[in-house]
Amino acid sequence: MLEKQERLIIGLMSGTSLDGLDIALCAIQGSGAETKVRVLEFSTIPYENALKAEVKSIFSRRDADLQMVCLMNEKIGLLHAGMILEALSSWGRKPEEVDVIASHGQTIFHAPASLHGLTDYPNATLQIGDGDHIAVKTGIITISDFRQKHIAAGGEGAPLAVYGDYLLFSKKGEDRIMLNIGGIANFTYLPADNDASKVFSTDVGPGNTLMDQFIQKHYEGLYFDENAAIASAGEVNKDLLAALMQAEFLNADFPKTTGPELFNLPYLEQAQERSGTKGLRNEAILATLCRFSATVIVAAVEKCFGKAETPSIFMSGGGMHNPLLVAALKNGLPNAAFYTTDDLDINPDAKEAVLFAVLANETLVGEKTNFGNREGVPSITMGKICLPE
Ligand SMILES: Nc1ncnc2c1ncn2[C@@H]1O[C@H](COP(=O)(O)OP(=O)(O)OP(=O)(O)O)[C@@H](O)[C@H]1O
Ligand SMILES: CC(=O)N[C@H]1[C@@H]2OC[C@@H](O2)[C@@H](O)[C@@H]1O[C@H](C)C(=O)O
Repeated sequence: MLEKQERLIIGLMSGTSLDGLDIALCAIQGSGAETKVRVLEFSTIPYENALKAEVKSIFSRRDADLQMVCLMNEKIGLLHAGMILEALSSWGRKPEEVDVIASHGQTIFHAPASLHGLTDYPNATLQIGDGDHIAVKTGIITISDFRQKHIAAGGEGAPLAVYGDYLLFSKKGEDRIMLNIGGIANFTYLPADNDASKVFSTDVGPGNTLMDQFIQKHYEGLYFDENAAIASAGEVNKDLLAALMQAEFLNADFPKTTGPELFNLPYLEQAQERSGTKGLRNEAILATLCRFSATVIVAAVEKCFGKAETPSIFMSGGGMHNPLLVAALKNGLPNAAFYTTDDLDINPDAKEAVLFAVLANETLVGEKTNFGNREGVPSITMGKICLPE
């Protein structure tokens, strides 16, 4: 594999939105700064409602049933393997063509020390869906569990986007922000001088997660507010927005990570109580949650660049399909030029899955990139190798 001119790597991502498994078949040449990726195939295999409910029962909950966690670790591994085989067959390809699978797994809990606040415990994160099941069932070598090494080397286990974004998207002479709006919004800062020791990725706050959680609770059968149809019928409430902005996390320095463990419905309810907005219509709450996501992203980009500068922002993730959110971003960052990663030849919905394929390629054939000696961006390669036999 090391000697091959080009490796076929399947990258997998199933994020905090629990909508399904993203599967990207990538042809990768080279490594490090010489990495070249072509996305040959991409599918999202949706999670069925029963599976969504099972994952939700153990997702970002401190009272999760431990037996269920144990069972789901195996079940998700098996299910993901089945989904890969299904995708391969729908693309008319055989498992033998694929060199490696890069599996992120399903995050069920993310607990950086800043979130758990317990002095005797390190940063922690847990992704389930064991890689050995994927390797054995597909017959394809699988690299999995990427986040633990990051924690072991001093990081929070996320965001890992920095490692792939730097290799694939840095451009000399252009300040770039690679903005992914998934359940949580995060971005990678790529400075115009290409200096790896300045590059970082950071979570900035909620992307879609609060809106999705609100919809799922109040609109039976709906999973998200498609094209912001409901939010667009409401007005932003300034008092609620101000109360939502009061999380310590939002003022913390970069890089930092978070999850639905913080940004959840109790967080919204407490903000409503503090701001005396408990009687608001659903439409107004959704409009405010949407603006909240836009406001935290705008504030984070401004913190990175200052108001006057003009970065290029390349969007990816499901939130870029939300017209109200994107309009608020453009309005809040009038000097920025907005693109999507399509403009860099990577399907924005596939971007995170591609990232894990690139991380696996680095683990196999790359040398660690030197990001300097900084907190939060250790210079490492990541993942555990699972063999089919
Ligand atoms: N047309 C649309 N209108 C509004 N929102 C949309 C639309 N399409 C997708 N979304 C939002 O994008 C979400 C899915 O985003 P994505 O798949 O990037 O999340 P994820 O990968 O699970 O998240 P994360 O990056 O946090 O792990 C949906 O749950 C929904 O909120
Ligand atoms: C713990 C975890 O799964 N975090 C995800 C999640 O989704 C977005 C944001 O929160 C980011 O920190 C991360 O994923 C991306 C792929 C990352 O590590 O860069």
